[in-house]
Amino acid sequence: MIEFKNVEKKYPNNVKALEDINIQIPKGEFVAVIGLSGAGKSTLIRCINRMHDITRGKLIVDGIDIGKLRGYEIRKFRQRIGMIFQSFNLVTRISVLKNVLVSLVPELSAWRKVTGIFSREHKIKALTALEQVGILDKAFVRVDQLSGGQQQRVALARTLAQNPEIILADEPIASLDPVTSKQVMNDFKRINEEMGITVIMNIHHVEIALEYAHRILGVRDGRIVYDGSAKDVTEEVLDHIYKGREDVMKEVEGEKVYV
Ligand SMILES: Nc1ncnc2c1ncn2[C@@H]1O[C@H](COP(=O)(O)OP(=O)(O)OP(=O)(O)O)[C@@H](O)[C@H]1O
Repeated sequence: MIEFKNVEKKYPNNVKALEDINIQIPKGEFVAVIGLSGAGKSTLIRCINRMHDITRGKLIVDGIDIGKLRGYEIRKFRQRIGMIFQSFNLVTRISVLKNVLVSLVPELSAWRKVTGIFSREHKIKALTALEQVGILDKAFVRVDQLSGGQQQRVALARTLAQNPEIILADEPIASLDPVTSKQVMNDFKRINEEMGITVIMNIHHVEIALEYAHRILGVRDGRIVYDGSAKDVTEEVLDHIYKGREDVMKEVEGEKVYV
């Protein structure tokens, strides 16, 4: 369970990115965070793994007040939370398998990284994760030879290999075409349903968010203006989240995308 209690995030330049956030996210939910550019979506997600520190309130994850964690405790806590980015964050000049292995053992000594000597247990874990996202056949291919969608699946496998309880995804499909986007979203759905991993995702594609997520958080000017089931999201709700900013709406292949 993730709990935000009166959470505020003010950046050092005095921009208040989050204000009075009060939400609870039970284990196993698939949550999509939607809203205009600059609304505070990334900040909201990144506070959960302490990439950003909140400036007021409390953020409690499985009973732990994460604001109180220090140094090593933060690193240990982060191992339970996977993070997926728009830009994949892979090492493109090495193989798919090695990308997963290296992140699996971040404390690995330099010589092991260079020589590629990994334990049998780690190799099995890495290969299993690649199988879970359907790219086991690419294990020995260099990452720069893969499509964007395949690279995002490698990033997902890398996260899965760490056995996370929560996956935070910051615009994971923003640089993918519509067909590949759906494949990646299907991976997230399967991971959420079959492994019970909580997924919290920032996403600009409203229709995709409504199709895949159980719950929608609509953020506007740092506040939650909608919190409810995806199936209850109406045109009025979307207007409330995006109102006055139709100028930032684009239609891409019949789908509304807010940019
Ligand atoms: N490191 C930072 N320092 C100062 N201000 C920041 C920082 N990061 C974000 N902000 C500001 O905080 C507000 C919320 O930004 P955030 O990135 O969370 O929004 P977002 O909804 O994720 O936007 P986008 O969809 O464009 O990624 C914006 O006004 C932004 O300019």
